[in-house]
Amino acid sequence: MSQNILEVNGLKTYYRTRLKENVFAVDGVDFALEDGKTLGIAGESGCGKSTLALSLMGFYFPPLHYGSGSILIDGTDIMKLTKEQLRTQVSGRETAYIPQAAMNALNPTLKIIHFIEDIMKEHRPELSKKQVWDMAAERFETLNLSAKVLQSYPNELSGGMKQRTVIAISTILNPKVLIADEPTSALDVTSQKAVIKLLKELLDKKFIRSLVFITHELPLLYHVTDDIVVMYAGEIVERGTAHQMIFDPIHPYTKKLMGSIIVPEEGMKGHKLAAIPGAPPNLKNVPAGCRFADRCSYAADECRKGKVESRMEEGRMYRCLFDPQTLKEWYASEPT
Ligand SMILES: Nc1ncnc2c1ncn2[C@@H]1O[C@H](COP(=O)(O)OP(=O)(O)OP(=O)(O)O)[C@@H](O)[C@H]1O
Repeated sequence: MSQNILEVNGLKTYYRTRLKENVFAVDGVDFALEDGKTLGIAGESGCGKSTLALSLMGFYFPPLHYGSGSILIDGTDIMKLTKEQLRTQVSGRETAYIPQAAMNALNPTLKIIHFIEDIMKEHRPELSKKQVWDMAAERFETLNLSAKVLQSYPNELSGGMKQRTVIAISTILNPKVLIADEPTSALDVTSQKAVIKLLKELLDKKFIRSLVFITHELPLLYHVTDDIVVMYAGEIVERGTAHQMIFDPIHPYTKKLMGSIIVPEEGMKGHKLAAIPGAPPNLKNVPAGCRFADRCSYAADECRKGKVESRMEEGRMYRCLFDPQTLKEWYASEPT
């Protein structure tokens, strides 16, 4: 049996606002990622994807707070480590995190090699400047990013090249898990493809072992990840293989998310552009029952009565009171 490289159990994290209100952005999340596999996390804006990504790194700075639950990286619960252990032993080595818009956060006054030197000073202090350069040049060439990039300033690079550079820098220590938050958003289609190709190369060349790819565009994940979880209002509402989630969704929210495709993809003809009416609930005060009920065409009174627990169906997890067969019959009877 393959071992889980990442395992998250009952994770709850929240923001404490200046008005002393709590925003329950990650509210009891469980999932596992097998060694060598890739996982997509999809959902609309505000569903808690970025907070989950940040939480997985184990760093909590106000206003974000840890509530409860465990995060196991290759069997070690990182929530039991000190901040110093997280910084020196986990961050960059075990897990690497590329936040949204990371490419715009590079200090424009520093050459690219400087960012790699900084990482090596912390993690490989025994290496000389020349050794760091050689190592970085070899890595960049292997990834089809010219070594010349190392001598460039961030603003001399195109958006797509900057993003690929950020990914190459973040993975220089060969982390076990790379967590990339919207790594292709704000890029043109050609640059998006180049970023996805780079991520696949990192996996193929074993520079990373597993990938967590976060996006609000569910269909994009079909080309990138083995499995997908869909988040809604701080919870995972469905989990399955990429193929199941995209072509055979169970949860009405996953179904709606597929109907809100922006760019029709090959093999997915027939889906129309349609925003999901309404908005996710306020995470300061989530509804007692199904969090999607107010936007769900199939919601019944019982959906609003109490917490909807997750259920399993042939290895797939979903969080809905209705059984998959009934839901699929309803979907089939809807006009396309
Ligand atoms: N610093 C903060 N303080 C208080 N609430 C926050 C803070 N950052 C995010 N939130 C809230 O936490 C919830 C989850 O936000 P999060 O950014 O994780 O969602 P998301 O799915 O990643 O959306 P997006 O793709 O737009 O970033 C939202 O209700 C958001 O308003």
